[in-house]
Amino acid sequence: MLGPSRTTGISEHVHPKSRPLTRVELHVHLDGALRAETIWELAVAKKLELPGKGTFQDLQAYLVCKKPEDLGSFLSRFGIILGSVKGDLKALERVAYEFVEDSASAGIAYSEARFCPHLCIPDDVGNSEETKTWTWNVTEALLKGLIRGEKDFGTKINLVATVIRGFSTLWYEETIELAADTSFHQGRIIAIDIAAIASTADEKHMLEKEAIDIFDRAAKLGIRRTVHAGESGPAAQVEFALDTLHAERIGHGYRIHSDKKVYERVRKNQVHLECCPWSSLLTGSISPFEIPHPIVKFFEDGFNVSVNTDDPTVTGTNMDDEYRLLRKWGLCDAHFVRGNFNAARSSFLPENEKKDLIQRMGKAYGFVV
Ligand SMILES: O=c1[nH]cnc2c1ncn2[C@@H]1O[C@H](CO)[C@@H](O)[C@H]1O
Repeated sequence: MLGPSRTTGISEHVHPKSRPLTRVELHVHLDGALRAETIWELAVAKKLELPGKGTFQDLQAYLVCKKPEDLGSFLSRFGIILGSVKGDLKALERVAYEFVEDSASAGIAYSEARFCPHLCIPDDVGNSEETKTWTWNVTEALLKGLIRGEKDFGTKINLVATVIRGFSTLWYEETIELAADTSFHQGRIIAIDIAAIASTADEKHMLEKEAIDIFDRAAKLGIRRTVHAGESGPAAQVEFALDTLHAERIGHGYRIHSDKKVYERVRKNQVHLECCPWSSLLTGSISPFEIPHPIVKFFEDGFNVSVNTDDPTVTGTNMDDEYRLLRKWGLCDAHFVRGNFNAARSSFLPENEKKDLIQRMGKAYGFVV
């Protein structure tokens, strides 16, 4: 509550200097986590076409999804979001820096944030030489912001380079090359992923040969892999991700709840599920009338599962809101602590850094070890 309490007159407005960094987030899209204020400022400066009457309130109302839609329409907001930063290296550095600040104020110690390099380059970039230079440049700008943010706020963020279902082979290959260029990114691109844009929301695009080839190559090169599956598509897509795309973690995965065999396989093998409560409802992946929600079942049945925000700009939530929703569904602090340690041990950090992270989290929680 802001300001003095009406009943006691005692101020209830708390100003913690810094929040203990006890949380780990493995499924958040950096471009889905821009502040509405920043998008507004950038869009106005660039004279981009704005929704409604062009006011900040209209923009915010447009960006935040308020009731269940489908994945395609949920993702349609990314047009304006990305339009505000595309090809603008200063803006990309800025939003990465702000993302670290927001993560730190949500108590995040470590996060693996997704971005699609090719969605961050200008629309009119033509030949492949230019594309490549641009993708490296936009990545460098994001890394600058993340590293500066880490120094100021203490939260470490690595990147997951995401390819988009339905994109060209050339763009897939450039993403792998970028991820493999460790001397450039200094280990900061920690994995690859496959996600969607509004027009490729249907997971059947993962079956395309280009997508299969790129994950094959990643596995051979030792590049770590997480895959969006079982969100808009059925449980079979999760099996496909595990068997054919060599997925080590699954983004979302809720729909395994409708297939006993896949459900049991994921549980038994402790495949990490990166779950996003609000997003699961707003993308229409799970009906609000589905009780218990699969995420609750995952926690109850001993899955290796974590809690994530996915796209705070579009869901209008932060990690506290996600926990609030889960509490309404019957989960409690012990589940959230478990989720954070699940995320830490399932992160793609090198073993020594992972051990260090787990120890720091333990201390931040106040565990005596
Ligand atoms: O929930 C989701 N499912 C699939 N794709 C998504 C989701 N949220 C965001 N993106 C896509 O991932 C890209 C890189 O971050 C975003 O630009 C968006 O198109």
